[in-house]
Amino acid sequence: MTSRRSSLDASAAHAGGFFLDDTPTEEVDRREAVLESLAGTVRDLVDAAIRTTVEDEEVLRVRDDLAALVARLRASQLPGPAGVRFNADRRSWNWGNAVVGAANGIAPPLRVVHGPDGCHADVRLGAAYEGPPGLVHGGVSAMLLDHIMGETASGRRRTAFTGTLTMRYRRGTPLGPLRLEARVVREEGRKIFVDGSISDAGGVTVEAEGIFIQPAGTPEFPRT
Ligand SMILES: CCCCCCCCCCCC(=O)SCCNC(=O)CCNC(=O)[C@H](O)C(C)(C)COP(=O)(O)OP(=O)(O)OC[C@H]1O[C@@H](n2cnc3c(N)ncnc32)[C@H](O)[C@@H]1OP(=O)(O)O
Repeated sequence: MTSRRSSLDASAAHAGGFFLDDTPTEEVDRREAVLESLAGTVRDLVDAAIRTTVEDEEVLRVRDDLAALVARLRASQLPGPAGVRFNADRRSWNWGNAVVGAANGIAPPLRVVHGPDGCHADVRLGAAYEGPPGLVHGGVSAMLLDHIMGETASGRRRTAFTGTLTMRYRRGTPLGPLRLEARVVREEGRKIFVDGSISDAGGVTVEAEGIFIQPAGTPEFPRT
């Protein structure tokens, strides 16, 4: 069995809350694809567990089979959460992130597209994200908007943390295909003001305004 600890822990040097990691980009890409495929199946499992109607005995047999699979993955583990890492190529990876983490079966995941006027993401939310019947949980909407708005504020050249996030839920957001959008409205020193929205085929369901703060002393890189 291969352990990942040597390349993903021993080589990592802490840098402003992020980890500089000397894993080559090619290896990061390969590992990410493998973890992504596992997370896809985990996501399918979560949906299947919510919606299954098989008999109790079969549910319990599946539970026992899954426990054995979990033990195999636990044979070699990071000591804590996955964190955010980047290498000398400025390839970054945050595989545990709740919204975009490639290895996180809880993440929808959101695929954020950076454009000249902001960011957008198309996502399909299923049964695992339900709040009111057939509708997206309000906290999930806030989480997804928080992330895409934070990435928009960060602009792939700095880190910006959420200071204040204000939500307006205009109508219920149906489970299914959705579009998220975010754009920077203005900047004042280290404060970045961002607007965001979630829409379904019928238009906007949720609007958000956020103030994102670049923490003092954190670096800013040239735009890529
Ligand atoms: C793979 C790569 C991924 C990279 C991309 C990653 C995208 C991630 C997106 C996810 C976003 C998140 O969930 S982030 C996680 C949730 N957020 C957090 O945990 C943040 C917790 N809070 C903090 O760490 C801190 O309070 C900060 C960083 C927000 C601010 O601390 P600070 O830097 O010391 O700020 P400070 O000097 O006091 O203030 C600077 C200016 O900001 C204002 N200010 C300070 N706090 C706030 C506030 N909460 N709301 C509004 N404004 C504020 C001040 O009035 C001041 O304005 P003036 O006097 O200059 O006018």
